[in-house]
Amino acid sequence: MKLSDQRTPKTACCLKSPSTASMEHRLQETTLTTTSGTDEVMTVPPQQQMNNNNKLHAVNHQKIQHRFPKKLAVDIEFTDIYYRTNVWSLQHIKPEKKEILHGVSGEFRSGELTAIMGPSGAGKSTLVNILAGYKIRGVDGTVKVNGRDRSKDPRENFSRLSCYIMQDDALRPALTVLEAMTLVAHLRLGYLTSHNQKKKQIFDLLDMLGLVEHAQTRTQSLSGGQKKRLSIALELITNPPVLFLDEPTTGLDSSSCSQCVSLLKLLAQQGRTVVCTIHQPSALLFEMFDHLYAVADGNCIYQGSIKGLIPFFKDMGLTCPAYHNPADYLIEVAIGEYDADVTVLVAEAAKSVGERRKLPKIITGANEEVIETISETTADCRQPPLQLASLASSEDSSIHEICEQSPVSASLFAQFSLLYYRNLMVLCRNYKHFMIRIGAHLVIGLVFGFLYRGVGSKADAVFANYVYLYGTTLFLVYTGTMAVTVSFPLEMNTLKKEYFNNWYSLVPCFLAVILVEIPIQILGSFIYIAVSYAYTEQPWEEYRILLFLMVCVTVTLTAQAAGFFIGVIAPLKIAVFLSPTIAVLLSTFGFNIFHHDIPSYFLWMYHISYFRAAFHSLVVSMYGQNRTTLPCEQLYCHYKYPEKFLYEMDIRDVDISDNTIYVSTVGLLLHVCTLLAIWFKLIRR
Ligand SMILES: Nc1ncnc2c1ncn2[C@@H]1O[C@H](COP(=O)(O)OP(=O)(O)OP(=O)(O)O)[C@@H](O)[C@H]1O
Repeated sequence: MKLSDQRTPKTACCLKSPSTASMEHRLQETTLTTTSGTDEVMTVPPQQQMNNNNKLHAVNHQKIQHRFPKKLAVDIEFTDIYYRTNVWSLQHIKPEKKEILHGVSGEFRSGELTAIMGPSGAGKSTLVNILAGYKIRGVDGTVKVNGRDRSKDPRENFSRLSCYIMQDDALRPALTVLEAMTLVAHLRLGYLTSHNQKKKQIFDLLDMLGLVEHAQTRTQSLSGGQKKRLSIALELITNPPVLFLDEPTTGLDSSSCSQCVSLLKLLAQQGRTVVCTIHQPSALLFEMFDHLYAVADGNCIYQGSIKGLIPFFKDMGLTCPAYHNPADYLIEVAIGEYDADVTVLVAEAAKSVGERRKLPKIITGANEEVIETISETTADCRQPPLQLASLASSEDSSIHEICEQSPVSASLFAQFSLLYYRNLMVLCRNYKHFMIRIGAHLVIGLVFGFLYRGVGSKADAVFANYVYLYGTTLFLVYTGTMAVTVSFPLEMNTLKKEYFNNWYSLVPCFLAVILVEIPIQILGSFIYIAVSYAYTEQPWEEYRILLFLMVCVTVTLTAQAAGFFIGVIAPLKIAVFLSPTIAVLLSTFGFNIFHHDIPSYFLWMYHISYFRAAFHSLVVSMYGQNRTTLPCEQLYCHYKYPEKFLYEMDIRDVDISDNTIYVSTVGLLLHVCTLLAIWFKLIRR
C-alpha cells in the first residue's frame, strides 16, 4: 500500500507551549496533510501568535517538509515481567532476594505515545529498562515484538530497531549539535548512505526538533530542553520504530516539558512506538498521551486510555474531586490515599490486559501517513528500498525482517577513524588541559635539570644521578597514570548509552581513546627528557640516548595503561587514590633496597614491579654498556668506575631488553584487561 496516496486530513501534534491556549484545542486545530508526489508535507496552519522565541514554536507557523524513511510498525507485548535483585541484609548478614516488579503485563502499540506513571520507587524506570533491553539480569517473563518472543532473536536485533534515551543526556559537551549529528550519521548510516542523504537527514531532523538554529552551538551550552531534543535527534538518525525514554521531562520547565512531550507525540503519530516514564505531569500534558500504564509498588494498577482513567477509578468507587488534576489523583490513589485498595486495582488492571490485546489495532492518523521509503526519498541512496509502513504488515514482521531493513553501520575501521577524529577534535577544544600536561613536563624537566645539573657526568655525583633517575621514573609513572585515571570513568555513562544504542563496537572506541592519549604522553616525556637529560649532562651518546628514551617511553605508557585499568575497575574516588598509592608501592622495590634484603613474602612484588624493571634499566643505560671511567674532581671518587656502582647496587646483570619487553608486556596486558573490564561493565546489565 502506498501510503502517500492517502489524503485524509489527520490530527497531528504541534510543537508548542501550552501557555496561552488549551493544548487540546490547538491539537485539533493543527492539521497534517499529505500532498501528492514523494514528499510528505505537513501543513500546519498559522497559530495565534505566542510569546515564545523557541524554534519549536516557530515550527507551527511553517510548512515542514520531512524526508524520513519509515520502518515497519512495531508493537511490544510483555507478559508476567518479574524483576528480582539481591540486596544485602545487615540483619541476616547475607544477600536477600528483593522482588521489584511482581509479574506485570501489558502492550505498547505503534502510533501511540505511552506514559508509564506511578509514585517514586514504583518501578517505572525498572520496567522501561527491562523493556528497552537495558536490564537483563534478574528479569523473568516474556517480551514479544510483533508477536514474536524477543529472546528467540539475537539481543542486538532488538537494539537495532529501538533506542533508549536515558534520563541523563550523556552528550559530548565539546561537540556542536551539527558535529554530534554528523558523527552519529556517519557511524550509524555507514558508507551505503551517501553524504548528501546523511546531510539531508540531519537537517530534516534538526528542523523537526527545532534545533537548526543551534546547529553550531556546543552541546554544553544548550538548555536542558534542547539537550533532551538533541538526545532524541541523535537516536532518530536511523529512524528506529521504537523509542524508550526514561523521564524525558525531568529538570525541564513547564514550557520545555510540553515541547518535549509534543515532540514525542509527533514521533508516535508518525507510526512509532513511544514509551516514556514521567513524573506527575500537568493536566494539559497528561492529556497528550495516548496510553497510560500506571504502576504502584511493582504492580500495574491501570492500563488504557487517558480518558478512561477517571471512569475506571469511578467504577472502583474512587471519585476524582472536581478540578483535580487526574495525574495527581492517580499518584494519590497509587500511594493508597482516598482509602484506595491497590490490590483491587491491580486485579482489575490485570483483566484489562487481555481485553486490550483483543481490541483491533486503532489505525491512528499517522500510521496511515506517508513516511517515505528511503529509495523514494533519495535518488542517490544505494540502500535497498525499505518497505512502507502499514499496520497490517507489522503483524507478520519479525524482528529479524525489520532489522534487515536497518542501515548498515560503519565498518570497524571507519568507526575507529570517526571516533579518533572526534577525540582529537575534543582534545583540540580542550587545549588548556593538553597545554597544562605538556607544560608540566617542561617545568618539571627544568626544575629537575636545575637541581641535578651536571650530575650525569661526575664520578662524585653518582648517587645524585641515581636519585635523578629514580625521580624521572617516578615522574613519568605518575604523569602516565594520573592523567588518564579518570578518562573512562568520566565517559562511562556516555559510553554505556552509545554502546547500548549500537553506535559503535567497543574495540574501535577503546583504541580511539588510548591512541589519542599515547602520543600526548610520548610528547610530554620527550619534552621532559630533552630538557632534563641535557641539563643533568647525561652521556651524549646516541646509543644511550635511544636506550634512555625507549625505557622512559615504555614505562610511562605502561603506567598509562595501569591508569586506564584502575580507572575502569575502581570507583572514581577510590581510583584517584589507588593509582598513586600503587605507583609509590611499586617504586619502593628496586630503589635502594636489594633483592636479597627483601623479605621472601614481598619478593613477588619485586618481580612484578614494572617500575623496578624500568628504573634498573635506566640506571644500566647510563652506567652500564661499557661506560668509560667517570671524571673525578675530588681526591677520591668511590664510583669512578661505573661498573662498581652497578655491582654495589646489585644490578650489574640487568638486561635492558628483557626488562623493556617485560614492561611492554605488562602494559599490553593491562590494556587487554581494561578492554575486558569495560566490556564486562557494558554487558553486565
Ligand atoms: N538494583 C537494585 N537493587 C535494589 N533495589 C533496587 C534496584 N533497582 C531498583 N531498586 C528499587 O526498586 C524500586 C523501583 O525503582 P525504580 O527506579 O524503578 O523506581 P521509579 O518508579 O523509577 O522511581 P523514580 O520515579 O523515583 O525514579 C525502588 O525502590 C528501588 O530502590
